[in-house]
Amino acid sequence: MILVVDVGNTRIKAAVFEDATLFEIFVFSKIELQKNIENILKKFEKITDLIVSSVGDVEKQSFLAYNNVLNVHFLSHEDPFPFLNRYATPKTLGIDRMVLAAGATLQFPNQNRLVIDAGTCVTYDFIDEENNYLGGAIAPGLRLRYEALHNFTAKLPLLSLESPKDFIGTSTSESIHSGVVNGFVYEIDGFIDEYKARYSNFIIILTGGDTDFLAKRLKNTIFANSNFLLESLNQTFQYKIKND
Ligand SMILES: Nc1ncnc2c1ncn2[C@@H]1O[C@H](COP(=O)(O)OP(=O)(O)O)[C@@H](O)[C@H]1O
Ligand SMILES: CC(C)(COP(=O)(O)O)[C@@H](O)C(=O)NCCC(=O)O
Ligand SMILES: [K+]
Repeated sequence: MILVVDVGNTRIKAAVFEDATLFEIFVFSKIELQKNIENILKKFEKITDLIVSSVGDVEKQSFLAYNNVLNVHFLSHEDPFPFLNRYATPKTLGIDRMVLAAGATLQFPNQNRLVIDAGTCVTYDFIDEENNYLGGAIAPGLRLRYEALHNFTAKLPLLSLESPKDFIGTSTSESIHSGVVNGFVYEIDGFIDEYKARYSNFIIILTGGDTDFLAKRLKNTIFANSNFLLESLNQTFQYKIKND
């Protein structure tokens, strides 16, 4: 049994797997890390390995503290991945994006794949049918857009996510909701259309904290799975065991 942990820039997500079976998911903040890991280890005594993918600012030591009871693995660019990395700066590619690309490559063989992860940032990752990882895009995520409007202006309030009534915002609040939510949805659909114009035969996977909110608003057909990164972490680790 293994525990996989995804440290993002907003939250930490963790999941317990045995082979391909997912037992439970846990979502918590950085300050709750220790308490959560300890509870998970108590609940699942068969866990032998802890696999960490981190793009956040959690100290490695927070995980290495469990080295005496578990095998602790930090996924890195040096690990084996099932695609050819064509990124011009492979060492600066986010490890979360590499794990997503690995999951897409393994789960959806012989086709073009676009992974959209709507988290703190929205990231786009494209792997072609010959398993070349080409790259994608990074843009501010949904919550970040609300925060940026508030933090970098004098007059705009900080609002929480809400569905806009119309694309014409008739008040400050409605204008912000329209700009953030409609803008985000148009942007994602716009990107998908660009990929579709250039490639055929491909699958689109949507994941990240805003998956459910976005899935029903996009005009394009996508495969929505908010657990895709956790599942991909499990698959990346299984792949590493076989190919190291
Ligand atoms: N309870 C929550 N706390 C924070 N963000 C949330 C929550 N529920 C949904 N979200 C949405 O999830 C996004 C962050 O996604 P997440 O996948 O957790 O990010 P990351 O992987 O970068 O830590 C935000 O844009 C926010 O709108
Ligand atoms: C783009 C990211 C900040 C996304 O982080 P997230 O939204 O998942 O918290 C992360 O993948 C990262 O730090 N990437 C490094 C730059 C790159 O991928 O090229
Ligand atoms: K992301």
